[in-house]
Amino acid sequence: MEQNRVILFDTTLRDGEQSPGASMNLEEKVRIALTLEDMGVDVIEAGFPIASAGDFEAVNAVAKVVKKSRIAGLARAVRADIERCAEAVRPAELSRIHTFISTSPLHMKYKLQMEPDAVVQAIHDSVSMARNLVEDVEWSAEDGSRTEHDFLCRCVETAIAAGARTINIPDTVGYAVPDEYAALIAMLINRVPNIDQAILSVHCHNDLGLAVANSLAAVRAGARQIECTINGLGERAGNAALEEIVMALRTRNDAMPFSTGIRTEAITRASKLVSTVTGFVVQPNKAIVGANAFAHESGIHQDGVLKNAATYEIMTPESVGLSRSSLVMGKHSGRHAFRDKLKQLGYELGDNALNEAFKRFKDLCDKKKDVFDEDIIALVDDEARAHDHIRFQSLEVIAGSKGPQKATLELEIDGQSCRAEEAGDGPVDATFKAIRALFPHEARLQLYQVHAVTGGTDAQAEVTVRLEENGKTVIGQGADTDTLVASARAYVTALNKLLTKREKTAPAPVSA
Ligand SMILES: CC(=O)SCCNC(=O)CCNC(=O)[C@H](O)C(C)(C)COP(=O)(O)OP(=O)(O)OC[C@H]1O[C@@H](n2cnc3c(N)ncnc32)[C@H](O)[C@@H]1OP(=O)(O)O
Ligand SMILES: CC(C)C(=O)C(=O)O
Ligand SMILES: [Mg+2]
Repeated sequence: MEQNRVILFDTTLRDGEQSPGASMNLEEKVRIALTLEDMGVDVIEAGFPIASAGDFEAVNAVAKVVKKSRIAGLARAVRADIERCAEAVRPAELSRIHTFISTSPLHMKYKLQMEPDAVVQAIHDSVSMARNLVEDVEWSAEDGSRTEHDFLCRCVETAIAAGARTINIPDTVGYAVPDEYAALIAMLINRVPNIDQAILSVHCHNDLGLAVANSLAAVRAGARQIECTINGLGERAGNAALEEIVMALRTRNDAMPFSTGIRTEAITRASKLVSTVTGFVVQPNKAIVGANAFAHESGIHQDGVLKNAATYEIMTPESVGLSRSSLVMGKHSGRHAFRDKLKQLGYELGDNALNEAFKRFKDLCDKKKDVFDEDIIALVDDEARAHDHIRFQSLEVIAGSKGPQKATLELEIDGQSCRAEEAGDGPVDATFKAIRALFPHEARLQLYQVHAVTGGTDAQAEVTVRLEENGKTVIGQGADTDTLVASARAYVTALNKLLTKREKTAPAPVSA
């Protein structure tokens, strides 16, 4: 393998599954493994076969179907674990036993209750045993980052001498900081005499939010395998996130000239699959795969992105498998983005109409947390259809079970503001009576329909009103977060259309 190629070892199915609540069934594990293979992951750690019959079967099933990635299983320095693991990975075209034991003073003394010499012996025995069963053996020094250096060198040398071809130095509890961790890797490269016979690997946990930084620092110091998980899933605060490592290496190849075999366009799909299967929702502001990672809401940013996406995007959304960056329309958006959004939605408004629509859009944003495309369509449709004869100004309604329901409505009719208060059989009836009081007409209400455009209690209501006069029908629609305001707007729009129709069909004046 070329010198600067970094091996990606994904442990979503093993360490990822150790996240409380993230258990996956066999079928789900196979689906994820196939996705990882398709993505170009070099090694898939499929589980810990001794842990349960289900874990064994899942590793075994993954080993049967995955062809291109190497399939690893985890085993303690225990004969039964190693034999079970060998059996589980046997069907794989490329297999690996990953055996481990703790090497830090704390873990040896309290957890294993073993003397250091006994640990060294266990390393020799377990790696030798594994090598008798499979060609490819990885050995991990659990809690390696808190291990005394001389002892760690001795353990690593023993594991390599026994046949391990990958030596993993985990930061099991996410305690390391980048410079120190890089120095640890450099120390091993400088001091372990047979280190050239193995690939150094890192496995970082995210307890201090440093898992990715530590992994990258270790690679710069000479490590050539990174263990990681999709979405950073894993024990406690998780493991280093695969997508962050891969995209950091790709995006900052100038500073970190290393390559991986990952097809980055498959990242989003893999992230979604893992999230769906585990029920672990990805936080919106998560790097690379969060819903907001390529979304822009601020007007200044949106303007920049529209002019040249590189102004605010250091990688393209397409490079991680997203079709395009999204300009999220909200209260911080500006006219450039609003015009662009309307264009995408099929609306080309003149400057005046755009300014009016933009003002109403901003008002809507003040009232509503999420503004969806449907909200904007409803708003612009309403705006485009509004004519000048009658304009809605304000509405106050008294509603509820006690009655009588009343509406106080203000309209501008041919430039004149006027006001009416009417009672009715319900607030909608009262509102429509007020319109009729201000602008008397004979048109009959044929249809009144309310439709919630978007989900949630802050949804835009879109109201449709159909009026009929002398056999002619017109339809008006109005949208607002307040259903009654939307109703008044819809009625007014229909009336305006009716007036336009009347004008068009009126007999032409007889010229003198
Ligand atoms: C850092 C990591 O992620 S390590 C992997 C952690 N993952 C898991 O533990 C998930 C799967 N684990 C399991 O299903 C169970 O713990 C099993 C099947 C492995 C073992 O179960 P049990 O036999 O009931 O033991 P239990 O889990 O209670 O305790 C672990 C034992 O293994 C020993 N042990 C721990 N690590 C190792 C090791 N690498 N090599 C040898 N022995 C070890 C412990 O000292 C303890 O031994 P003891 O019983 O003599 O005190
Ligand atoms: C088993 C090892 C590699 C591990 O998961 C850790 O040390 O975090
Ligand atoms: Mg771990």
